[in-house]
Amino acid sequence: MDFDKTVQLIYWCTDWISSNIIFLTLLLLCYLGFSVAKQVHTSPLRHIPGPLPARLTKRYFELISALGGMATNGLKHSRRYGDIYVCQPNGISISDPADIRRVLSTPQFTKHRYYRLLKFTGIDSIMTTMEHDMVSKRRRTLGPYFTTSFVSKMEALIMAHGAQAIIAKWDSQLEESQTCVVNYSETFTLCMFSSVSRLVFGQELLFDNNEQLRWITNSTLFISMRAILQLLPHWLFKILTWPWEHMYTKIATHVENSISERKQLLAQSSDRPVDLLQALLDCEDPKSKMHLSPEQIHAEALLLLIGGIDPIAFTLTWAVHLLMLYPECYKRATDEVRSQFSSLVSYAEARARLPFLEACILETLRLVPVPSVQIPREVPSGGTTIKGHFIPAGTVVFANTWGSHTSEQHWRDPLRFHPERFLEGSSAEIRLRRHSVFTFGYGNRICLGKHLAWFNMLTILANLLLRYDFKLPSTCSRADRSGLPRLMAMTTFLSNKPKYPETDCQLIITKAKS
Ligand code: HEM
Repeated sequence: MDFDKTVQLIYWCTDWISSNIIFLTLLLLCYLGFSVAKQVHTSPLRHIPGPLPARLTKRYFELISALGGMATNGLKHSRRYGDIYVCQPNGISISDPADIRRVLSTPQFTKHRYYRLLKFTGIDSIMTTMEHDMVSKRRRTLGPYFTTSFVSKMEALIMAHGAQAIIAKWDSQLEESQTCVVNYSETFTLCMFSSVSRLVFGQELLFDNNEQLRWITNSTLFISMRAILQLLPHWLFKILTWPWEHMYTKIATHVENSISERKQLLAQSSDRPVDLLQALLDCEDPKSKMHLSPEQIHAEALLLLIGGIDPIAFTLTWAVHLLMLYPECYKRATDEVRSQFSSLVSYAEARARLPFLEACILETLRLVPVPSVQIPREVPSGGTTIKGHFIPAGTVVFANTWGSHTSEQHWRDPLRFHPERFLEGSSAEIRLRRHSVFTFGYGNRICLGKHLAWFNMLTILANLLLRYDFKLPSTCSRADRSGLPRLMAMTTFLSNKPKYPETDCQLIITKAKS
């Protein structure tokens, strides 16, 4: 076809389209209407309530997640639609604690492939695997190194890099003046970076190094960005996330170096350090007597590092924020610590003598479940029934922890920070309430680092409340227009984080009078 004819054809086409624009628009609308009707009327989930866009396309959920709104959206929808709603064409979100317990404790409900976003090295870690046999094997192999008794053996390290490191930093800031302003969110993030990386890398990393803060924020951001991967062409994703991928690669190299340095150290000395790196090198499946391969060690180390820092740092952040919003709880927790201790508080002592502070942490985990707003599982073959609805095999079930934790049907005055709820009532009631907090997950895939997290959170808070008085600067708001305590703005990627930590996480500290 010569050039003139092509131009003529293009003219003809544009002419035809413009004179038939109304007809074409109607055709398109009919097609869309038909697709919507088909989706709504033939979907096996059609009897379950839920927002229309979520029924039509998976992209709705993905877009909300990519914009950091997964938690707030899940909360809003569970309030509007109740204990079960459609959140994807092939997915439901559930909030009744009994349903969540059943789904999460039934191994046949396997983890959903969303966990592949956390598969960094091409091979599965304990967090990402969906194979039942591998889960049992890996939990048998690693489990003994995450018990309270093994974590206690690392107490000196945990204290040195946790509570004591923060005290040293804040004391040095207070040497210059009687009071100072700290950004507690940044403090906890740096501190947990130093602490978890010491346990996993076996090396001390400087506590106050901004480079490290950038490393970890950018790496988690990079992983979160992978969630948008399905929305963008691969090449565009690669270009956009190159700076973050670069930072993440640095951490991966660091893991590699740490393992070979530890092996050299072991060859030169008979001392075996007690930390998670050594645990990964030593651990053995009691049944098959097999050790982890170097690639498996690499995958697990990376996962422990990235999965361990943010949840602890941000739970501590929300705990301090909530204590500041509820001055009566702050006073009671502080009085409790100061009436019991005068010097460094160890974990066992804190657990035995600080029930109110422990309840404050539990209440924080309930009110702001940092990493686990929607825990996804896949319905096994044969399907299941939830709230009277048949849910076919292959449907994704999201355990909506935040929706569940703040449901008025299941909790009294759920939006109020009320630690006493874990101390009052019969022991059966208290046990049930504790078992209805799903922030560490539940069942056979419950968080492996739970005891390590509690160790850090309790010792850090107890020791800081013992040594310092906290006050909010006047610039930080405490209440909404009606005078009720108001949570600071948050954003959710891998974790529920403060949106504006630079302004919202300021704290005036002074040394407590002894
Ligand atoms: C406040 C702190 C933490 C919270 C709230 C938390 C939360 C969670 C949740 C909700 C899961 C389960 C996900 C699911 O069932 O799909 C999980 C799994 C896991 N967590 Fe944590 N985590 C915390 C700290 C840690 C730490 C410090 C480590 C280790 C350094 C860790 C290691 C793991 C591992 C290895 C798994 C995978 C277990 C499995 O799939 O069998 N976590 N965590």
